[in-house]
Amino acid sequence: MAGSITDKFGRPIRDLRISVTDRCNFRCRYCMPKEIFGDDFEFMKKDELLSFEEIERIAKIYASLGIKKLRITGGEPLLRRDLDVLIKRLNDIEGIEDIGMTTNGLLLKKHGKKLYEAGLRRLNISLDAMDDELFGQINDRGIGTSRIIEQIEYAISLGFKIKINMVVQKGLNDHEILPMARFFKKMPVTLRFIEFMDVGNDNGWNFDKVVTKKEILEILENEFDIEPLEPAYYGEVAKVYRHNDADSHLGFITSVSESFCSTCTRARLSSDGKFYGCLFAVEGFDVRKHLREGVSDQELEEILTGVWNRRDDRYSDLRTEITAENRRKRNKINMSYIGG
Ligand SMILES: Nc1nc2c(ncn2[C@@H]2O[C@H](COP(=O)(O)OP(=O)(O)OP(=O)(O)O)[C@@H](O)[C@H]2O)c(=O)[nH]1
Ligand SMILES: C[S@@+](CC[C@H](N)C(=O)[O-])C[C@H]1O[C@@H](n2cnc3c(N)ncnc32)[C@H](O)[C@@H]1O
Ligand code: SF4
Ligand code: SF4
Repeated sequence: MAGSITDKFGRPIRDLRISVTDRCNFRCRYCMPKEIFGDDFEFMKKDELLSFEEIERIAKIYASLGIKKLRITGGEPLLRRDLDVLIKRLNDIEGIEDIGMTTNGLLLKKHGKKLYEAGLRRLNISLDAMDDELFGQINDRGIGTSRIIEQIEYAISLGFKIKINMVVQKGLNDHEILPMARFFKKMPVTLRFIEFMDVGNDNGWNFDKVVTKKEILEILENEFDIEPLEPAYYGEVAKVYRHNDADSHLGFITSVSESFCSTCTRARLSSDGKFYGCLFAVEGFDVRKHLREGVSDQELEEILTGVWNRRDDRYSDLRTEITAENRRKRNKINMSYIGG
């Protein structure tokens, strides 16, 4: 792929996922369980976070190395103050073709318009159930589904392109697959089913809680007339299907049952400025330290190139080979810290 640096397995760098905060207004049990992320949990202090200037500078260098796509995430990105200012700056970078944001959606009515005006066009909104009570339990803040649907409808009215992310867990919300699919079939969105992943160390994951793409597809094919589409771009995360009798789509994110590491083009930047080559990484590379020590753009470019050239992560490919014991011992970063 011309114009892009590659890693140890020849994978080009294409996307940068930028976490802008480690805080969140939800406490989803699979991501930020209250017992760990309680009142005394120490979130990052303001001066630990990358400033907008620092994020912009890193993104510019990455754009020159082949990044075309940016995703803003968190924690909950809508909690970061003046986010529209950052979006505007990122949108102005030469070479950046696409900016998306992954959000729980709760604050879209408050901030969506400013973000759209700043140039954001795509939102991936997380929602795990149609049932108000169940969703309130999953986010552990008692926020019902209807509160999020209102925000989604508002975001659609503003013109955003929207994907809905549903993490499916066996015995918890797998009975919500069909209600979710029925509801979102009527909306101009792609509903994606995400296999529950063993991110972080605190989310109680085990293989038995995973509902695979195959199982979900069987449920859906009983009711819907759908067919698979070719990937929209190299390394697309989701396998997408279209409804033959509606304008909406369905998708699957199959990190557990069909890993997609061989085409993984994603670099990740935590809100305190560490580079990670994988969602399941243990250690990051401290980019902020170099920035704050005053490196030149040329030096920064060399540093970031070297980091990508050395990248050899492919955790999901290896997951089944790693024993449960070793998986437990591996001190992985938290999902809310790196942003998915
Ligand atoms: N294992 C794994 N999971 C990923 C990767 N990228 C995204 N995901 C997961 O896929 C789910 C949806 O991700 P999103 O944040 O919506 O981003 P996306 O699907 O890459 O975004 P677009 O395709 O650009 O719309 C989240 O649970 C992510 O953690 C990846 O590289 N590896
Ligand atoms: C960490 S969140 C950050 C952005 C935002 N707060 C949100 O929830 O969309 C990013 C995505 O990761 C997903 N996620 C979190 N923990 C997960 C897990 N254990 N397995 C699969 N997906 C997970 C969330 O559902 C969400 O779609
Ligand atoms: S999944 Fe998103 S909304 Fe839920 S706790 Fe994690 S960061 Fe917050
Ligand atoms: S497990 Fe790591 S290397 Fe594999 S697709 Fe996910 S982020 Fe990329």
